[in-house]
Amino acid sequence: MTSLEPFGARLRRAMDERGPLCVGIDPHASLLADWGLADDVAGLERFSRTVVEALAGRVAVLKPQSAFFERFGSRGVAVLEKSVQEAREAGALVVMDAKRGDIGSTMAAYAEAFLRKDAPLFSDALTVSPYLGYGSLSPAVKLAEENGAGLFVLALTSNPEGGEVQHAVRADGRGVGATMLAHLAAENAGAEPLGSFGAVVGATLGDLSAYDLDINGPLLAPGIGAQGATPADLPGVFGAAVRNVVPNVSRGVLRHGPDVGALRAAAERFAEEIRTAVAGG
Ligand SMILES: O=C(O)c1cc(=O)[nH]c(=O)n1[C@@H]1O[C@H](COP(=O)(O)O)[C@@H](O)[C@H]1O
Repeated sequence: MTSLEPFGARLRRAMDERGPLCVGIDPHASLLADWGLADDVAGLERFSRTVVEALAGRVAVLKPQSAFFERFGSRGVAVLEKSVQEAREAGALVVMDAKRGDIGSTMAAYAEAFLRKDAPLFSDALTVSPYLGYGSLSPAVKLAEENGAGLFVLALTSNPEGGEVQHAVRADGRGVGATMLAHLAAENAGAEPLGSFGAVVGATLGDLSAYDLDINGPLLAPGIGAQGATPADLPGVFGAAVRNVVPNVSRGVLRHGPDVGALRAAAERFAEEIRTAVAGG
């Protein structure tokens, strides 16, 4: 099997060619209803296929949220597998949003599930939680490196509750979220044009100038649209690191379905606002 170019290099190129927007595939029950679909596997499949058809040839990244597929058991996971494969074939990079995190020996199995090139759910990158300790992720780092894949590590999440963990200060005076960013900067040191080990940093968080976001890796920024942040907020939140930001919008785009043209138009509006904000930032 031919090995893939490192994820960071593939992502940089996709961002340059298509713009940095990541659209989430989040088939909420309420969205299925809004689209006139039943809350069942057939509805899930139609929803996911429509998003892939509308956007996989256009946006840099699609991010399926695994929970919405797992909700339907093995048949939902089969839909997820198919969606990942179709999205990748159509040219999008796929970030699997499964937020895995466990002791190292179990983490190795999660990594096998998503990051080994011949796994049914192989994805270009996986979201992971470092809150069992950053070092517990090392089997995933290793497997990602071997397979040209990447990780997005939860550092400073978009939800208001995240602060009680991520803003906590360690005995040595360093913040917990800042510690995760420092681990990622070390992981990505020397990688060109961009490292493969990204951080998740919410677009909702306001001024982050107290944090060193210069990790030489991508910054996945959820929170735009339904959670209240806008593309215009990006330069203020990310400062100079805005050039490495992959802004995620899920419901803000998906609520425009099921019409393929309307989904494309919504994604294009966000993409244009992001271009304007980043160029001025
Ligand atoms: O890792 C993520 O993608 C993520 C991290 C985070 O801090 N906040 C966050 O909202 N997300 C995900 O990003 C998506 C945001 O969806 P919308 O609020 O609908 O745009 C959801 O799939 C969340 O699970």
